[in-house]
Amino acid sequence: MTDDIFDQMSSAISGVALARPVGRITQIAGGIVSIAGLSDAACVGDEVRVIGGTAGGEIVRTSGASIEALIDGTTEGLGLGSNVVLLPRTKFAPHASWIGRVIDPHGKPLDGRPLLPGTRAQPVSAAPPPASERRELGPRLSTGFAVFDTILPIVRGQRIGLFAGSGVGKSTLLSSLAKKVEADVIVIGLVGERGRELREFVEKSLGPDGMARSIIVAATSDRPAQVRRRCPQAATAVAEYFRDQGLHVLLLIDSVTRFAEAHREVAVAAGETANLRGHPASTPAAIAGLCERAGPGTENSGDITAIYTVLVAGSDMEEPVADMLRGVLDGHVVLDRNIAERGRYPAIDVTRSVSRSLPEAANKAENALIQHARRLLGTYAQSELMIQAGLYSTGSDSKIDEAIAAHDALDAFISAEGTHGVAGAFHLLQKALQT
Ligand SMILES: Nc1ncnc2c1ncn2[C@@H]1O[C@H](COP(=O)(O)OP(=O)(O)OP(=O)(O)O)[C@@H](O)[C@H]1O
Repeated sequence: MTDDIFDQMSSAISGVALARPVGRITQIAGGIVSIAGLSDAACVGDEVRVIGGTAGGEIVRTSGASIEALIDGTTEGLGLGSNVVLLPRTKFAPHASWIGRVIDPHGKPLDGRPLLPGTRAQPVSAAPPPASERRELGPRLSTGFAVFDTILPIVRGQRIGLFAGSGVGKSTLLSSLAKKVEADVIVIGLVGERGRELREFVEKSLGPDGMARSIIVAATSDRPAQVRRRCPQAATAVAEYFRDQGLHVLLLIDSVTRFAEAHREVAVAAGETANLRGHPASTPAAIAGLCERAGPGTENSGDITAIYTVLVAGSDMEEPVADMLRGVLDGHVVLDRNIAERGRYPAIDVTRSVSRSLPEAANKAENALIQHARRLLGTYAQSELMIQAGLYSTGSDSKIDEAIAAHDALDAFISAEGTHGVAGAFHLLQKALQT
């Protein structure tokens, strides 16, 4: 955190390569070009650029004397024999001065202002801390949302999924969490958003207050698949940098679905087949590898608390990416379109959401309140159609009567926001249950 600007400058200058290997294009097939003459120097994941043109690409396969690169954009204008230069490996070195900035997955600024890298390169695809050395999940965090402070607690080092269809309030909820959750630094990875959406998120949803403690790593939808795939990995590397400084980082990734789609594009170009419910066989490992890097740190480091969003069409939780992700996380929160349509935000369907930090994260009395609230919400949800259709007559079932009586108060409780803290939120829940 204390690098001198001169250290940063000399480190940046020392990374400049004076000589670069050059190869020649030998084949062009779809978006893939084969290049001869670079196989001794190049590794999978390295980048190349066509000399005299604008096309670049990432090496996705090496075979014998040839390497194959997935080209960014179009191969139009490329020909056999064109010279291709192997670019020096990008040094991705996060730094405290990146806070408040919007960067791309290679650590380059996207907000039009100069940005210096730090002095310590961070691997973009790092291994997670050894499981045996990791601490346990930490204490409950104050989130600014009554429902997350009680029924669906988020604890330090927890990794949760936010499952939502399009337009049900995911971005709004993420930006509120970025502004309100107790954390030292917020790192937000935005994959595949449109340029306009990125700007709106930074300027309107997050605003200057949210940006003051955030770093946004973004790869908009027009960026090549390999850059979009790198985006959440780079955001995680930034979070790891701050975790290793002993800080508590909140990492928000929007969305794992777009990460999985970008991974599929790259993997299929590299020769895999997408035969695992529409995804290549490497997708579950890619998702698990990404999410495992967040979580509690080791003895001398901080923690990464992470929220990953997943796009689910028609609230289909069996959809492949949702299914793969649920298995590796410590909880999931479902946003429901019907709830959003009746105007209750955040549109969390508590009955289908789970925080695996319970029951440890709450005491006995608090767990009893949570179970009571869940029972009432569950009973109401099961009978909702009947109640709405006017087919239920009061007095027929005391449990349904109780659920109907508490419904409006619980609904208001779920949308309550504020600075009540965890104790205050439980007090609100108790009041809602006494209605
Ligand atoms: N807390 C809120 N209070 C009031 N309205 C809200 C709230 N959250 C979301 N909305 C409404 O829902 C709309 C969509 O919200 P948002 O952009 O957050 O959804 P999204 O799921 O991120 O959408 P997309 O999938 O298109 O990115 C907003 O324009 C707003 O009208």
